[in-house]
Amino acid sequence: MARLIDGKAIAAEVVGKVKDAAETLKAKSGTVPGLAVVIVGDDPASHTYVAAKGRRAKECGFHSVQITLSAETTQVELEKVVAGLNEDPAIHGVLVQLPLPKHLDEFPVIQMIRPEKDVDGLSVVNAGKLAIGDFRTGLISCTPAGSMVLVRRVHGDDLSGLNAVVVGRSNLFGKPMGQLLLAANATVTMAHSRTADLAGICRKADILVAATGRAEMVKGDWVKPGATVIDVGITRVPAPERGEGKTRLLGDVAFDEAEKVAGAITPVPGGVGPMTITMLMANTVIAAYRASGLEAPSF
Ligand SMILES: NC(=O)C1=CN([C@@H]2O[C@H](COP(=O)(O)OP(=O)(O)OC[C@H]3O[C@@H](n4cnc5c(N)ncnc54)[C@H](OP(=O)(O)O)[C@@H]3O)[C@@H](O)[C@H]2O)C=CC1
Ligand SMILES: Nc1nc(=O)c2c([nH]1)NC[C@@H]1CN(c3ccc(C(=O)N[C@@H](CCC(=O)O)C(=O)O)cc3)C=[N+]21
Repeated sequence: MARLIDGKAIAAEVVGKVKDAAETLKAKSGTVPGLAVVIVGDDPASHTYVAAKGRRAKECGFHSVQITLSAETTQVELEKVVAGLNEDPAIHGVLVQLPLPKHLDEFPVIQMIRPEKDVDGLSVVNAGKLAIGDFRTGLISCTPAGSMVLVRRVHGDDLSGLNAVVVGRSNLFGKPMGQLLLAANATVTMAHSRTADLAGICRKADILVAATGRAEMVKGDWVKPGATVIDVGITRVPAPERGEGKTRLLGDVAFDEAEKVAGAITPVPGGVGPMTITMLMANTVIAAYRASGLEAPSF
């Protein structure tokens, strides 16, 4: 049976380090890291995530601001809010919760966040810095950064000689994850919906990362014996067995089959998810160190 990679426990460890780093920063320069999360509309799942981010930020000793805008907010109004946060010296990290309501255009909003405050790592500047390996001044997208922390717990920092396969090529996850694995010396294959013989490609992976949003798509016989499996997907499905109206989360990996073959595997929930919020806190403290002219710790 595969070893379970306990994302919740590892996230708690990293949160402890972030908290320490925030205290050190305050002692050295008087700066308290500030995180602003902007949420537009009333999608209940998004509100749950944003509330969790706010709780974690407070736990880390941050100054935490949540800006809730109505579903009818216009593009101009939203951009004004982001512009204000860009100018606010108490705010070191700005995150606009995605997806935005359909009438709003995501791209210009994300791109106008100052790269130094772009704790989601989604601006072209930060994506470019990752691509050229500038880890000193860039900020890295939270979910891939968190997934790499989990990979390093299994394999250490150097992935030389290992084959990594990433299924999914989004800007939010797949592309930056591929870059991080490559920077750690893995041999990386990017797979997606147009890939031929996906099962055969997955079977070659020493590190298999699934991020498609297709529940339980990766079957047990797609997994190489002993491989490390990182399951990023989150699909909420009805769970009437838990009571009326209840739901549960499914990953992109058929867990029960895969855990019999893999060497190490992340569960859903309790795997990558908790790491995402944690790396958001890590990015915020990193941004606050840099804003104070100090060298930032790494996590
Ligand atoms: N745990 C966490 O913290 C987070 C979890 N997520 C979850 O991760 C999943 C992926 O998110 P995200 O990257 O934003 O999603 P996107 O929908 O942006 O991208 C999905 C990717 O998967 C590929 N894909 C879709 N279907 C298949 C298929 N049948 N075979 C092979 N590839 C396929 C798509 O290929 P193509 O490009 O060809 O269309 C695309 O590249 C979602 O479930 C999301 O909820 C996301 C962020 C954070
Ligand atoms: N600008 C932006 N940045 C994001 O990083 C971003 C976003 N928008 N929009 C939505 C997605 C999704 N996302 C998750 C964060 C935490 C969990 C998480 O904590 N999951 C828990 C379970 C949570 C539950 O039970 O619902 C777990 O997997 O154990 C999941 C998903 C961040 N996202």
